[in-house]
Amino acid sequence: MSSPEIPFANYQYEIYLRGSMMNQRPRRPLDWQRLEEQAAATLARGPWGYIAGGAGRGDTMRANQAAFDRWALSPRMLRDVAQRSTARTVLGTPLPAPVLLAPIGVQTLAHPDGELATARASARTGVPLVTSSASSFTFEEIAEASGDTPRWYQLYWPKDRTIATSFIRRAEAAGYSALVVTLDTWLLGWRPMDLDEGFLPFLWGEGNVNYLQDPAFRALLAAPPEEDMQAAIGQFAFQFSNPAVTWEDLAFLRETTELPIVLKGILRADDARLAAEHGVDGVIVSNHGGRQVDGAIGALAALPEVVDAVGDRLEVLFDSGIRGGSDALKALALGARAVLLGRPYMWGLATGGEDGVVDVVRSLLAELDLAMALTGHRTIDDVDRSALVATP
Ligand SMILES: Cc1cc2nc3c(=O)[nH]c(=O)nc-3n(C[C@H](O)[C@H](O)[C@H](O)COP(=O)(O)O)c2cc1C
Ligand SMILES: O=C(O)C(=O)c1ccccc1
Repeated sequence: MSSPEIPFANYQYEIYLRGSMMNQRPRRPLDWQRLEEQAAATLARGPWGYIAGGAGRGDTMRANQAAFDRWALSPRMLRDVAQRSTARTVLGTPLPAPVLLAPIGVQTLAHPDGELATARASARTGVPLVTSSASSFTFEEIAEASGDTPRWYQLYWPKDRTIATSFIRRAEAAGYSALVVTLDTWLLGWRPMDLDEGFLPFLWGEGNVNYLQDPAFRALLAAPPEEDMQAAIGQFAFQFSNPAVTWEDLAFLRETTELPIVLKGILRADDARLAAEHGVDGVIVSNHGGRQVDGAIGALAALPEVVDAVGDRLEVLFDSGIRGGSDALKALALGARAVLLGRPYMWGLATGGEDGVVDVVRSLLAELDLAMALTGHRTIDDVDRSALVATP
């Protein structure tokens, strides 16, 4: 088990103590709504719209929030919660809490230190990050910065299999311990905020570094990127995604790596069963934070049926809409093995770099510990659907 620099239980008392004894207030709002407002004020229009924005009219983003409102926690009393633990093993990796940082590309949009800051925050908190294929630093550099904390790698499956294999080998060599394959973003969703700004951050400059120095990618180019950048970028844009992939192609990944494989973007029981039949180790119930299909089901609304269909065969993780400890607890109560935090840590990054991400992560873990305790649970494994009631 990685040991976090800072224990998160009693975090709130540390904050009160510092405030009352030393007159030191937190440097940034701990309320995520206000943190988001501060990030909005910090970031330029293009990056803000890209990170905050959703697809279409934003219906799916709203559905993600509404899905949490349909469940309420139903606290139990007098259950001795003096000794507690939020620890849980996820895909064979012991973690301080069932929480990871969701793969988010091109993080230099939020802060110049980008993924390196996030990775250092991961090292300090023991909460793993999932490094995106479209990272603004190479996944080797990010691995290095994340220290001893476990880390996972997210693959945007390229067209050319030699590049896919090269990425997977690089991830294995850099110590990534699971392969997350994103299924919902072969094509970018219709994102009006980005379209209004003409903002596509990952073509020139950001998000392509993993390609430009990859030996398998370079072998496909007539001239190296240093000599013909335009052609290299064209090839990157062509290679980046492969919308023709089907379930049959998963055999290639299964044969290519021993790492646990997690499919990200599952929203239905039948797809979850197909995932199980194709020998993957986990799925992430997710609608990509409402950035892909507007009008799609709120992610939490899809979680119970996926857990019922495959929960005994593989690990079901969850993201899209987690905005605090109670949200995490609700998803865990519905059977998620772990949850991934998305946009909120980008608000920490935008407003405070590495420290900002640490603050957001510590807050989430502290709030989760409290929500667990105050609803009458000593461990995450004690939490099940009996912790919830449907709201009228
Ligand atoms: C700015 C941004 C970039 C993202 N980039 C990736 C990515 O590179 N790969 C990926 O699988 N998901 C990506 N996602 C989706 C997240 O992993 C996650 O599914 C989503 O943020 C969850 O929704 P939430 O942030 O509203 O909780 C991105 C999300 C955002 C906001
Ligand atoms: O913007 C996104 O949601 C995303 O997943 C992505 C896609 C391509 C490059 C970087 C991030």
